[in-house]
Amino acid sequence: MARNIGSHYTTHRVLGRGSAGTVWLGEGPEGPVAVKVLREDLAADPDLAERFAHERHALLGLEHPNIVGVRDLVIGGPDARDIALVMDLVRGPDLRSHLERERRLAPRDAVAITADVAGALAVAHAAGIVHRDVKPENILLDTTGPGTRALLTDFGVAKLIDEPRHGGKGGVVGTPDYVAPEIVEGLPPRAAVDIYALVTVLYELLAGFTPFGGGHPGAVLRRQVTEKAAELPGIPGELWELIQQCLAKAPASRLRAVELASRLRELLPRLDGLPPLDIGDPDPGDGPPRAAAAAGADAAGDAGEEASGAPPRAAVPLVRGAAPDSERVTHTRMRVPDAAELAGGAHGTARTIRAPGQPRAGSARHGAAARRRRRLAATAAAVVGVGAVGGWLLFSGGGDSADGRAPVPPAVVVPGGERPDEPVVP
Ligand SMILES: Nc1ncnc2c1ncn2[C@@H]1O[C@H](COP(=O)(O)OP(=O)(O)OP(=O)(O)O)[C@@H](O)[C@H]1O
Repeated sequence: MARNIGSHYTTHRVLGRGSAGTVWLGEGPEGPVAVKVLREDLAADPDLAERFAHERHALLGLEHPNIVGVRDLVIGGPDARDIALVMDLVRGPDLRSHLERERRLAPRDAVAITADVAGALAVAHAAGIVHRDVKPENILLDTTGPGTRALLTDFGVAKLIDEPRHGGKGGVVGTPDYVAPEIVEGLPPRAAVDIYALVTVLYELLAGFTPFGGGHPGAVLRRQVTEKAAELPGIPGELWELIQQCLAKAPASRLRAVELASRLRELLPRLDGLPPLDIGDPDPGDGPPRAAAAAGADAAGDAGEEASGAPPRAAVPLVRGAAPDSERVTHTRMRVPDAAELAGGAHGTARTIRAPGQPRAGSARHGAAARRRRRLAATAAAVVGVGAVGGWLLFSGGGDSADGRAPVPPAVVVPGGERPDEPVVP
């Protein structure tokens, strides 16, 4: 049933749901639009409406062919409780769905998508905006033109919503597989966190799994800080060098977005015709074919879940009561671990890669059958390691910082004085 949003827009049917609300196909004065209507319980928070209004300029100001433009912000509605973002309608799937269908992308396609998003980040960073939640779910693919165009969406929205719920106190906010190590260590998020997340996405597009994912979110965060990404068999040397540089633990060692975009574009012609990397397929019956990593990491993670009584890998909603479309871990909020906590436990649990011809080890992220097998295979050492991580996790709904550290606030425009490509979040 059609519904009015403000006086200019009508929504018709649901395009999808995220943790913060529902995205509708809508109609505005200039044609079709996508309308993200925030969940009622979020919109009921008067502070939130104020913060959205305050960030209106930043939300509406970004214009780039690889950014999903926010056209309008509607606060009000019939019962004065709607908050809706009116966006450009993107005709095509999000990158997560595309990857789930394809398993792995050919290097050229993966690099072209990443270059598009790096171009979007270059513009945002130059405007002093850090995205802070770059992941396949937030990259939409416009498939209507001659080639696929990737567009980055959701600038700063998750952080605007998440911050106040916790009274301004915070910790790690983000999606564990893509969270840069400096965030886990409690440093303020600068532009380099987006580079880290984006190149994690690139790795995932090539491999079918993220470099440090698998198992309990706490184990994933620990690997972000302590582990080195495993080289992908058959990856062109120049591409691997670039990935390594952008996954550097030290943010200053990573490329800036504008450099990353141009280096990736330079690589494109040399990747023409290369097939997806031959890294192996999941065992039959593993559920959606996504990845083929060796069992080590997941066995460790799942064993830790079981032994520590921690929740299994599943959606960790941004806010209580969220009902996203998928069961992927999305937003997680947790206390920043202290140095001693980071130093101990789960080393050596990062995925090892199965080279072509080696026996299959199981799917990285999906499939109850595979999870059960990995649990049986888990080692006692992994139980101890990952179990230690669970202690410092605090999930949504109760995430105030236990150690009283400074909050991790939302992305905002920097008033000036910083390097243009390295905005800070004050
Ligand atoms: N501008 C848009 N045009 C077309 N479809 C969109 C647009 N924005 C979002 N969608 C679709 O709506 C769905 C939900 O998007 P939303 O941004 O709410 O959630 P998400 O990013 O998948 O998850 P989360 O918010 O939990 O991180 C996605 O499947 C996406 O493909």
